[in-house]
Amino acid sequence: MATFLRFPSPTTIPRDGSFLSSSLVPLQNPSSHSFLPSFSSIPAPDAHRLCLKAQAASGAVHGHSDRNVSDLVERPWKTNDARLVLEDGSIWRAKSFGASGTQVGEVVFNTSLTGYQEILTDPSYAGQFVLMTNPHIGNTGVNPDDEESRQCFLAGLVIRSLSICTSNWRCRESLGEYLAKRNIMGIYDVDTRAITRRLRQDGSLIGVLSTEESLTDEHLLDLARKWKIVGVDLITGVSCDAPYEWIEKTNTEWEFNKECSHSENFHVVAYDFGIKHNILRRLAAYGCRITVVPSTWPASETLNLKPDGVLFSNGPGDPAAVPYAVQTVKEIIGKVPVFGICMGHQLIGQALGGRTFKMKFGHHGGNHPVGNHVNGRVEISAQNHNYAVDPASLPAGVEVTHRNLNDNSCAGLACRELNLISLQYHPESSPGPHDSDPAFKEFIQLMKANKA
Ligand SMILES: NC(=O)CC[C@H](N)C(=O)O
Repeated sequence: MATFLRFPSPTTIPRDGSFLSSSLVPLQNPSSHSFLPSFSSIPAPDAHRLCLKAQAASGAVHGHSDRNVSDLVERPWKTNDARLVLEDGSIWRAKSFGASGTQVGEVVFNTSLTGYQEILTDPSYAGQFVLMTNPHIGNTGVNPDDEESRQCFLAGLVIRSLSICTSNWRCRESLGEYLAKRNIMGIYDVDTRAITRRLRQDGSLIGVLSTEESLTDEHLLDLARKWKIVGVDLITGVSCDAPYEWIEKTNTEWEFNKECSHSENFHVVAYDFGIKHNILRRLAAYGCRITVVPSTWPASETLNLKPDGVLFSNGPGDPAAVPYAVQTVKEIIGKVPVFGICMGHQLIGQALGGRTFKMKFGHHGGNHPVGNHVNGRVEISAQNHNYAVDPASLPAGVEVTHRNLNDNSCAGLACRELNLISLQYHPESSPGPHDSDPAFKEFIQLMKANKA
């Protein structure tokens, strides 16, 4: 006779708030069965505060248990001790790793098969929970070389299966230890496919991740529904505080592009809106001397440095929420060659008079096909963005040079007159395929032609 396994499905709280009088909703805290708290008794959260509360795990996780088993003796295996409550009212029970506490963020899914450490340290994920669609994560551990920034800025990590061991010659630490030290929450043993299908159907959703048993489902749902990411400046929280020089280039052992010329020596000012280190390493590999400046660095100061070119980096959040950065871009374009990557591309789009908009669930992964209309080739690219430039809003003279072949959205711009190129995706590819690396060479050529 067949044996049926029961998989946990999410419990759901209706959007209309009818749970206040409903007895259908299972309560989080078994000891408070008789009354659901009313909203009036819940303190209003600060809608723009990213981190509600998260402290490194104390290690004593076994005692936190599934509902209905909290009175049992400690188990030798880990039981569900975390909840992910989405703004659509679904509640996903899971096991925690890394830090514990309560954290709110926007859930996005990433389709990269490898490179979780580069993803964890990509500052563009600030304010977001990254759900990895690849079910098996953690098997290569973490190492000192794959960091893309000084810390993890994302809100948390959601995975299907956490590897029980690590096996890689570069591994120095397990993923769980790494996240705990960096105060980042993670959950595993959750149905990531079901959540991804929900995100694809309904679009990105705000969620709250919590290991705190004392907080009710309704309270967490309320937090999710009140929190906003659109219209919030997230760049300020991730940019550097003061200018600095960057010298490290791609390690010769890892250099994949023999065409890199170290003979040129162009000075590039790189705006740090949340810059990934590999952008800097690739520019250095192409022979650039780089001054990295904070997001608020005045355009006049940049122009005083007489750079050969300016790079506008990737960065988190809504490009329409940072008008000061758009203004800086406006004051620089046309004066020196510029290259924009992701957020930088979106800011350039706005500075040219265009509009950016929020996509349904964005592009996050290492396997997005892009049509390069300049050379007629297809590049498999690394992507991470939720916003895009509306090509119809751009003025004459601005060319859409690249399109995402999954949805035909704008993936690259150029304005020959202004010596400007930009990409919506990640030519630095960390992680990701290296197909788009020649974009750095194109920038070098713009600077070369301009100098000549
Ligand atoms: N990687 C990035 O620069 C992301 C840009 C922007 N924050 C977006 O989500 O679209």
